[in-house]
Amino acid sequence: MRIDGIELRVVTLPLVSPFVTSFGTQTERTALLVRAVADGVEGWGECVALPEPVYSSEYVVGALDVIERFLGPALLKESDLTAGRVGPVLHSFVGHRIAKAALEMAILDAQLRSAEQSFADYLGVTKDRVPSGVSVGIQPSIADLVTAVGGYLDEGYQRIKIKIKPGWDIEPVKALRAEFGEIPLQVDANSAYTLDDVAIFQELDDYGLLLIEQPLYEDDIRLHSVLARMISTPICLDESIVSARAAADAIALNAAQIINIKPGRVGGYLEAMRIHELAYSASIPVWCGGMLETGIARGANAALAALPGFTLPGDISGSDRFYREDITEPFVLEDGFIRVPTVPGIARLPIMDRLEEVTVSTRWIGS
Ligand SMILES: CSCC[C@@H](NC(=O)CCC(=O)O)C(=O)O
Ligand SMILES: [Mg+2]
Repeated sequence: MRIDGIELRVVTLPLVSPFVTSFGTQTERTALLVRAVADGVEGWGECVALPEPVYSSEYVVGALDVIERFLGPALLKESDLTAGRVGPVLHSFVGHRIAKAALEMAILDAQLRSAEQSFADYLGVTKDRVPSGVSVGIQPSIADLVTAVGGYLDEGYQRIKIKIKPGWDIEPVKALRAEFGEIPLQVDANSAYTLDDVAIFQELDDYGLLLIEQPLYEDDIRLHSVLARMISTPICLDESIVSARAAADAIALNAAQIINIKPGRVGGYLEAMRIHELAYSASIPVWCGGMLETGIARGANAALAALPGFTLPGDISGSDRFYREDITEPFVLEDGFIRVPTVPGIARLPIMDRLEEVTVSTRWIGS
């Protein structure tokens, strides 16, 4: 395909409630959407970078800049572009995986729409729904946490993940176990701890957690393998797994017994598929992480999570977990599951009136 042009649109949606993690508080989701027009067909991609470089080094305005000045023009020069070519064409630009992933998703969406093929069919998955987990932020009090988790369990979520940080770890887990018993429960530290905190992780070993997500810093892959020998709870890496190479290193070092796959973080859905294959052949369970995606990318994550190695519920919750009104038809939790889309394309198309309501800026690059 030849790209006629790329639209870069920044949107801001209010969150239904503040989302508090070890690295900050979010009350709204500002995201960059990519619309590529290729051979007359529109394809949509969602850039999952946060507005600030606090989850990873990427951030919305940085992604906008690198796409507008470098990545977009490189793709516009290509006369026979496919989603599989996006990575190689952009390889000379170092890093910026989240920005690259958004572009690859838009090209893959256009490609699949042209072929009238669903992403599920492209993946070869047969499941029509995937189990849904939910991520719960740090709450003002233990009582608030118990109330929030009780509400999500009542909605049918099959797995609870809570954010932790020093000073908010043992007590919350202890309270949830006391209140709800042996529910599927995991924690996510977002790199808030060091090996000096090993006693906390050893105490968490007593609570039968499914996993502890990214306890140490993103480039602490070797130290995670040291920690893995000191605790019994499986370590799941998120921020550290930026590519299939990083996944291979983490698996070889036994730094990760479980992997959280986020297509945006690793450079796109094609790299996410490669990590799935690699983990599956190494018998490492994976699950699909979330970046507060709008409905544009939420269904793509559901399809990805239908692959056989995704054996743990992902952070693929209903749209209403974060948004009162999504920019697409919402994804709805049904008996604890999210449906896998079967329509052509990888993205769910935005509702244009709603999209305009939440648009902060838009710019066009290309002819
Ligand atoms: C704004 S925090 C985004 C990263 C975080 N994501 C979640 O906790 C899941 C959010 C979601 O359900 O989309 C993680 O580190 O796993
Ligand atoms: Mg995480």
